Amino acid sequence: MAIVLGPNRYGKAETRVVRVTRDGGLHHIKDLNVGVSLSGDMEDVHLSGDNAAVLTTDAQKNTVFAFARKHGIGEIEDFALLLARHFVDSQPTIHHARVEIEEYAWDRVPVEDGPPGERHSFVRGGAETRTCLVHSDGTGGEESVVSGLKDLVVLNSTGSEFHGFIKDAYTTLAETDDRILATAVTARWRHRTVGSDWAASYTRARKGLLDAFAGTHSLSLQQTLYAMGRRVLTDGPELCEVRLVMPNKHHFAVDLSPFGLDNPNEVFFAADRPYGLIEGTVMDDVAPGSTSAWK
Ligand SMILES: O=c1[nH]c(=O)c2[nH]c(=O)[nH]c2[nH]1
Repeated sequence: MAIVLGPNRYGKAETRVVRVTRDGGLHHIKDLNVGVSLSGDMEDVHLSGDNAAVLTTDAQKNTVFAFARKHGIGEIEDFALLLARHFVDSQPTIHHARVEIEEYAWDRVPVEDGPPGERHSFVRGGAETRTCLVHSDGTGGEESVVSGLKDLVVLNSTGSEFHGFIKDAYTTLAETDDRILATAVTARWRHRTVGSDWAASYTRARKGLLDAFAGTHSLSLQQTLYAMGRRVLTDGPELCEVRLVMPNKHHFAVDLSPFGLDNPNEVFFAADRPYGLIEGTVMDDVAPGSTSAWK
């Protein structure tokens, strides 16, 4: 038996970059969390500590800031592709780059007074975060783009049932034909090519998730998950696979009978843990295979 170096990668995690673009007194901001992870000829650094092939994680972080200045930040998928291609194209020892970005939304504070044209106040927008994950073997090489969102918190106050499940010796859950269904959606969708209209695709996918969540009379969160993934794919021909992670944020009707009160599904205890965790993939059955896109 021999012991050998297995798969490895390294990089700078969670570079927080905020880019202000000034259009006179009208400012725009992009607020990102960027993770870079590189792989290539890294045997020597692991086996003997020879760092000759290593592009420092410090330089990777600096590149994120320098590119934000030089190129600006548009759609996060474009910024991720720009960085990923740069690392592979510029360094002969780096063969693969993985760039992951989270984007935090800021809305403008509506201003009623103050000088006209001056707009530089923001309030953190919707709780959800837009995400992307890019893999690149360099310009002209294999590439993949997965876009998505996380922490999209949604609730249906009716239109959800859950019954007909296994009743074993440990089952105590009562069947219900009317419950609250609530979840915090993490969704990621894989693009067929690296050439989608990222902004339009994101808007469509997010709308598809919300429409399907609201429009599905749910017999289980699993059924709702499938409906949501399916909607994203039917509305987004540029996409071929959707992965969803949806915690079941349980809401239990409180027993108010000790207080002489009924509770016709009006007062709930919102439990935070434990929670059911429902995960699933919805894909088109002729999708070009790519498990590496998700790594
Ligand atoms: O939609 C649900 N799916 C489950 O698998 C499950 N299990 C459970 O206890 N409650 C629920 N709800």
